[in-house]
Amino acid sequence: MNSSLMHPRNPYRIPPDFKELALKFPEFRKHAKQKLSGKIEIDFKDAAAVRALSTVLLKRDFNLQVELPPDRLVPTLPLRLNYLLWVEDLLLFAKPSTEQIVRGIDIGTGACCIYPILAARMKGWHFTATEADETNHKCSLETIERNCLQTHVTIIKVTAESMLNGNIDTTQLYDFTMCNPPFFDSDNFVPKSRSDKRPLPMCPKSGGSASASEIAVKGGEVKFIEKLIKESQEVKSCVRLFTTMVGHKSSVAPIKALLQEAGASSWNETEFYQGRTTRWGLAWTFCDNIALANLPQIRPKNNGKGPPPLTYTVSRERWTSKGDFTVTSVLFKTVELLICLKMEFRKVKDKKDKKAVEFIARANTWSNQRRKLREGKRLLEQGSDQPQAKKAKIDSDTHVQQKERSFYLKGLILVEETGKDSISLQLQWIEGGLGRESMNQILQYMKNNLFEK
Ligand SMILES: C[S@@+](CC[C@H](N)C(=O)[O-])C[C@H]1O[C@@H](n2cnc3c(N)ncnc32)[C@H](O)[C@@H]1O
Repeated sequence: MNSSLMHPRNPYRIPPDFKELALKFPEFRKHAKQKLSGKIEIDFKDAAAVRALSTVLLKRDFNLQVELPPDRLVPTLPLRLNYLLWVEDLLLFAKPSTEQIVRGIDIGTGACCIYPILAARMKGWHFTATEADETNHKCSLETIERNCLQTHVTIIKVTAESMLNGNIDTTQLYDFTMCNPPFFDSDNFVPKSRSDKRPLPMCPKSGGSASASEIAVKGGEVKFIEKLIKESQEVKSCVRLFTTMVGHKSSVAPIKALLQEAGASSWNETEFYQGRTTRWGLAWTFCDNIALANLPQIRPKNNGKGPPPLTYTVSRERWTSKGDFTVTSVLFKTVELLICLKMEFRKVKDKKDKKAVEFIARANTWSNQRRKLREGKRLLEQGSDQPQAKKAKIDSDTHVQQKERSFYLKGLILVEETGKDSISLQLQWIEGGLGRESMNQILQYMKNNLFEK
């Protein structure tokens, strides 16, 4: 799974640690299996396991309580976030409307109105969400109540024949619409199994438990989106941007032709990568002052691989005076140094010979770092007799996402045993700051201080 191709702000670029989830959540533990290598995995073809994963991640990372019905599509979070973050990029590019509140429309919101709840929690956006399926409508209403999001999200029951027309308040100005349409053509789609263990054919990545009407429609996604484009023309005066996800690459060209025909003033396309699944995103507008074609592609550079990490090798010989030569002690010292720089942490890997933490800097604290280091050390030493490193709360439960809106730099530190007498320290840039240059500065700071008492 190549998670580095995800949107740069997608928190699941660093995959969740299944062992940690299994230890913390019994409802997830029952689906976790240990491989011979010791690695904890789940069966992604088992809808119940995928459902448990989405549910616990929503709880742990977004403080969202969700109950997904067994016979409905399971929303996987990496893809949903890739789409939402792209919409956010579009809004930044298109400049916000004069209104203070961001207002979106989600067409076909599904069983837990996944886009509205994530966007309301993460960004404070307001949503009108439509749903044609009775069960999904009811479950989405319950989700909103359970999470007290009534001020931000309104769910409305609509007919499967309508897209926008008649469903939205046309006296209101909306910033965008979203839609994850049924991808398949119902004429060529015969669901064979609805059991949790035997996923539907042709749709293994849906988590396998979707109802036919959620994922298939007459004429397939191109027909569905054609209707959406037609109706977008009719409400163009009250919506600035229209967007949709597309499930098949072959649908992108015919849909773009339809946009041209409909007189859209500009449009843009992107790809959403998550694991082994690729989806596409299309955005269009009828506003002449938004040139979507000029939107820069916000994708990880270097074919998604990002810049290579910076590596520094710590030798047993140099470490002698510092006690145990273990991955744990090198990581603790590293974290202690980063605490002096007022960084925040999230543990992402925790094996005996390999440990990693993601760090977030809210500001550039490493320029003039010699002076700051002295101050930081003094602060750390005040009022506690615990070893400094133990105070480093490498807390995997930190709701990093909730604070994510204002950060200066994000990176990853990987500490790994590379031989009997060597441990490597790798610094990977994720986002922000001066890119690799910031990582260079931080590594230099570590080299200067790692061996100090
Ligand atoms: C592929 S599912 C997407 C669900 C959810 N948005 C997600 O991403 O997980 C499509 C949803 O659209 C609903 N739907 C189909 N036609 C619709 C229409 N015309 N208006 C509103 N909802 C519709 C289906 O019932 C289904 O819940």
